[in-house]
Amino acid sequence: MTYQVIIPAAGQGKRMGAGKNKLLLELDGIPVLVHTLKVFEADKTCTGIILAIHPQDEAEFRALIKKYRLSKVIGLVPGGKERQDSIFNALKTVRDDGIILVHDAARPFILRNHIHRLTETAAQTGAAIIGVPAKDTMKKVGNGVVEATVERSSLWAVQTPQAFRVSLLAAAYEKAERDSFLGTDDASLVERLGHPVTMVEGDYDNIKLTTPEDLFFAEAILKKRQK
Ligand SMILES: Nc1ccn([C@@H]2O[C@H](COP(=O)(O)OP(=O)(O)OP(=O)(O)O)[C@@H](O)[C@H]2O)c(=O)n1
Ligand SMILES: C[C@](O)(CO)[C@H](O)COP(=O)(O)O
Repeated sequence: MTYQVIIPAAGQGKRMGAGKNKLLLELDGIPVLVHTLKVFEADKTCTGIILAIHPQDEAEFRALIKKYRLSKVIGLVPGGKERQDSIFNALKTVRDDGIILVHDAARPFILRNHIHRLTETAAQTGAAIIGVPAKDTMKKVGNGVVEATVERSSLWAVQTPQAFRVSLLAAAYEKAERDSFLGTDDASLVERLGHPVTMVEGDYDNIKLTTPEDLFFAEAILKKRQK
């Protein structure tokens, strides 16, 4: 199943605190952004990458695309204030009604076989996301006090990519804009249309580089994969 992918890369990396976009930090001598783009560049079923970027990063990102010969990057669009705004800007440039993936540039460890399971599922159901079952005991807390122990067996930690039929995701984004709804992932917008979203089990290595300690985990994952 072929697909296009939107990669939001227009964040500031405030929680990483690197003084620049965290996607320019290097893992094994290669910027995080390039690690992520290379996964899709190498995937024969990926037909195009649309990158949402912050204007201040444009020159550096364009230079990386050239240096690493990332020929599948077919569009660079300006990012917005929130992740959701960046993705909406990119989505507006997609013309055909095939399968579209949304994948955080800050998740460089996505595996190709998981992408394929996701796109196959989305082709059948319209919407599929990747995630992993919660490992810890989960509690609901209010004002620092435990209100309830939440049944863990039904809880999953959600990652990207998330895959959708283009027309479905476009309808979800348009409704979110009309309702001024801001979600923390793309599926939450589709859920608001009442469309079922299928969960595909991924793996715990597909971390998002968010805070400085994630860089240590990332080095460890890279080493494990190089063995
Ligand atoms: N306005 C924004 C905000 C985020 N992102 C992207 O969305 C992904 C997930 O966001 P997150 O990890 O929160 O990244 P940042 O926004 O950069 O981090 P922070 O919230 O710490 O500033 C990242 O690839 C980031 O570049 C984006 O394209 N546009
Ligand atoms: C979409 C996401 O990757 C799901 O885990 C994540 O929610 C995006 O960024 P956040 O700012 O850390 O919520």
